[in-house]
Amino acid sequence: MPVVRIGTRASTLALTQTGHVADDLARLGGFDVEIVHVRTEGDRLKGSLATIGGTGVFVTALRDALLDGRCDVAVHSLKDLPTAPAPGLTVAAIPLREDPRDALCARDGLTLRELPAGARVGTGSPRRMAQLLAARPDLEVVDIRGNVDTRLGRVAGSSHGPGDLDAVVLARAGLARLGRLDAVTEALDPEVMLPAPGQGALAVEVRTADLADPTAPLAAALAALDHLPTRLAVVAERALLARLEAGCAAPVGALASVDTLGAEGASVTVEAVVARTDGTRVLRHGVSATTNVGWDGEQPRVVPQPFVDEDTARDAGESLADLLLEQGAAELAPLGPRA
Ligand SMILES: NCc1[nH]cc(CCC(=O)O)c1CC(=O)O
Repeated sequence: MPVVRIGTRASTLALTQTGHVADDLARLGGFDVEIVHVRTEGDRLKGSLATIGGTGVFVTALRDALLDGRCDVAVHSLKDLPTAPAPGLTVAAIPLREDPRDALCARDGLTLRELPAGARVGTGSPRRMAQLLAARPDLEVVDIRGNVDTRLGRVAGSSHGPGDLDAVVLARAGLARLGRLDAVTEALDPEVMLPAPGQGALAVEVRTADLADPTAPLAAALAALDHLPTRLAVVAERALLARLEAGCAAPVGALASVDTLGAEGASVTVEAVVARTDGTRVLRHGVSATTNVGWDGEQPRVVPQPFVDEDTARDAGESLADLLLEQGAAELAPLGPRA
């Protein structure tokens, strides 16, 4: 087996998460891996695009590198991956996801409840802004940009920056991968703040042609790295996002989980929120779908596999999106093809 080349952006977070996937693949597949740096549009432009995920700026250059053979594997943050499929490429593994919650990083160990009235909280995400203001209408949300260190440096008391803010909100998963959980003063309960669809999960993408032989070392290693409950949860969250046709500026949060019910089957639960960016209106609902349950006791029961499949997960996400649209989600947020 020749060396497997893994493409990555040059940011510290990208390098860290790619390094973990590279180690896992090498161990599972018994081949050597090489890290290849790929420069993306999102790294070149230091402005708003770099903060708001979902536009594909981080992803396109890595996909080009896969398609023209500069690398064999690309590792993406799943929440930055557009929902449209890429011709010729396949997300062959979605590893076990990190804690998907958002994290408050505040001065003096403060929690969201403890922040003083009028406190200044930094985030560039309309989703985070809307939910922060829904919970605490008195806060002043400040638009911030830049990488994780730059943002943490804005918190008062930090040794790394001007400290003009009382707190910032970041994905807990990114901080965990960077070894910066020390900065977290509260992991925000999804009841208060639903994360972005796919937050905390990674997508490992390869050329579809390289999966033709499932027994080949790379294909087998990818299959072993894939974590089915994570994949199904992410399928549900992204199906919701695709159905809403939510643009990158839309305040949409979603979190799904898959629970096995033992011999009775399994269920997928999806919670989602669509909000007005100023937090004055919040539409929030959940759905659950189960498989292999509802036995009436009459017929002999067949339980082929106690698991939700991708179609069940996708249907759950789409029906939740339809429910939110019926209840007027499009009046709160920029949704639909023009958004
Ligand atoms: N939009 C930027 C982005 N894309 C992925 C992560 C890291 C967390 C993850 O893997 O979901 C972050 C940083 C953040 O939102 O704080």
